Amino acid sequence: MNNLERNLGSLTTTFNTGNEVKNVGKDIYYSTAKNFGSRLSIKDYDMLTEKMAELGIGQVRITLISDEKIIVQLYECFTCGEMEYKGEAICYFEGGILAGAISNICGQNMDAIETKCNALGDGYCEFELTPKSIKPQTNHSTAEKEDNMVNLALHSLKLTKDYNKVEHKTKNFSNMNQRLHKALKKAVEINNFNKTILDSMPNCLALIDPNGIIIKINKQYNDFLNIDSKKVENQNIKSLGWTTKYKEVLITGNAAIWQEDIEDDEYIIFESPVAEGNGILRQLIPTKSEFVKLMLDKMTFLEREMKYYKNKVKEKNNDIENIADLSVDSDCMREVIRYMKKVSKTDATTLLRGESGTGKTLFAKAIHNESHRKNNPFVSIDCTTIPENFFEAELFGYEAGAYTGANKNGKAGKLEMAHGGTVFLDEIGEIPVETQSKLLRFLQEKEFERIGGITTKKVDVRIIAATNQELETMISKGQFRKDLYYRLNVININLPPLRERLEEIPSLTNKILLDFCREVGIELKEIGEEGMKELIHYNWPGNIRELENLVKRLAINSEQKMIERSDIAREIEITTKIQPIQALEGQMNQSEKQNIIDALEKYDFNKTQTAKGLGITRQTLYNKIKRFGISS
Ligand SMILES: Nc1ncnc2c1ncn2[C@@H]1O[C@H](COP(=O)(O)OP(=O)(O)OP(=O)(O)O)[C@@H](O)[C@H]1O
Repeated sequence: MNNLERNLGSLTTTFNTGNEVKNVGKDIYYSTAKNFGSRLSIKDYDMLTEKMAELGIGQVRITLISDEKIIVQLYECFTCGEMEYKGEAICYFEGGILAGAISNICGQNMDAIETKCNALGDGYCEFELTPKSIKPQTNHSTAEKEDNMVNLALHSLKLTKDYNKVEHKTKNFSNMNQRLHKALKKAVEINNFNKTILDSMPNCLALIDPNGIIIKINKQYNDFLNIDSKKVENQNIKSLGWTTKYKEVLITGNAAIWQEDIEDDEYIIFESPVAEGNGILRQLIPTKSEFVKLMLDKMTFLEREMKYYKNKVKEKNNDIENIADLSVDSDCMREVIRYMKKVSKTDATTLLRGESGTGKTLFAKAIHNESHRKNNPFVSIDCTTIPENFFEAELFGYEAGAYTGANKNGKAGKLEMAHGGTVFLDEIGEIPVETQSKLLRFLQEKEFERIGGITTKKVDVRIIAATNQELETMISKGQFRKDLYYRLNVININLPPLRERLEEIPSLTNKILLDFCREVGIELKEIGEEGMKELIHYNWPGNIRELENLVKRLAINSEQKMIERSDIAREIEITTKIQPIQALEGQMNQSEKQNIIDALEKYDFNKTQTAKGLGITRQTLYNKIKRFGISS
């Protein structure tokens, strides 16, 4: 390795370490470059300018040539041209090259001092060259010989620098690439996440774009269709022959739901707008699914609620009977009416007892209408229609935020709604034991708190309760509170079954017939003495409600004005044929009761699991437990 090659090696190392000038002894660096400069065979200042530009060392401008000094400015300096402020002049390499080259031009040894530098924030470099006492050691012959090598070396340096620049840009580019890569990775992750969510949904799901193109289907849909999803994705939904309402959904912004039979099975199809109306989510749900079961449970609940409010509206619209309007035509009922009239003048809690259909609801309204409360509400609560968990809220109301799903403003209960009036608790035996305590406190103190509330409310309400159950038996089984029973039983009115007041049948029948024919707008029908005899011979297990139904059927079915005894006999026969069915129903009830007991034992009396095992809701299970008097 000759000297030149060694020098080249040291320079290359310098540049390969990223212009870290401080890593090289400044003097060595300067003198090496001066050696180079002297070997460039530069003869005059024009050639100097040309060569420096050609080699990429910088654009030279000579600003002063005098005997004492030469001042050279260097723009786009190789070392510091793209450097930011460093606080010191660092272009020893350029200074050295210039010193070597200008020493040759002047024929005397010159040295360069850098007076301005980009690294000092000057915007260009400036070198002051002054003669040195010792003559430079030049060996022109060697220099000329190695001239090409020097040029080549400097070209290599330039290339190295250019390469570094490109590499820098490439680095930037690769950083950008990395960022892009990361973003893509994230997008893939999000996509996978969305896919996982879609796939983990129990229903068949498809995403459809506003042009009806299926963008994606989830695994369930894929399995359901049993074909490769690629055959469906990117296809127009209609071209696949699927019924869809996506256009309608997009236009209205409302979800569409309908039922469809697909290969002998029933499905619910639910299409709803997603992504601010930029797409549609289509769901295919088998009607036998758990989801639909839950919906149906909810619907049953809503139906009950609807029935309750319908009854309320009906109550409001009906001409409410006064005691005087009641049709009674028996000594026992006349006695009841006399007592009721007295009772209606008081605020005493009243318990109406009697078989189903004996007129308990009708009499409760009559008591209210006869009382000083008649211009205030009569609020009727059919305790058989209220789900167990809702009783307390229904009666006493709840405050805002009392429980999840509750009205956010809270809600007044029926007791508050009935302030000044009467609350009729039909089938009081159905009230859950926990609610019984709160009702008892209300009966004793006339005050209560809403669920989640701290303010005690006082309302002026009269309670009339009714039951066809043996409350005494329920008490002995721990299903009904004894103290509540005594509180309710302040006044006890017993409505005898129709079979114990058969003498009332003619007047009741005529009233029902007259009212019904008028109501439905048909010719007024009559039942003669013979017909009445037929009615009196029957024992009426369904009481007045059964009589009412039978009379209405006769009025519709009978073609003549006079309803014949034979017509009645036939109708009763049909009714009595139902009796064995009722007996059978009893047997069925017995086996159902046994089933429930077995299931409860199997699931260790865990209601949730028992209900699941039986395929019924917890509420239904609770109702059945109560109905069959199963102790659990
Ligand atoms: N004295 C009466 N005169 C006319 N209709 C009556 C009389 N008593 C009862 N009814 C009618 O019989 C039907 C059943 O009456 P109501 O609903 O009051 O019985 P209930 O004992 O409350 O029955 P349930 O225990 O099943 O609720 C009603 O349509 C009612 O109008």
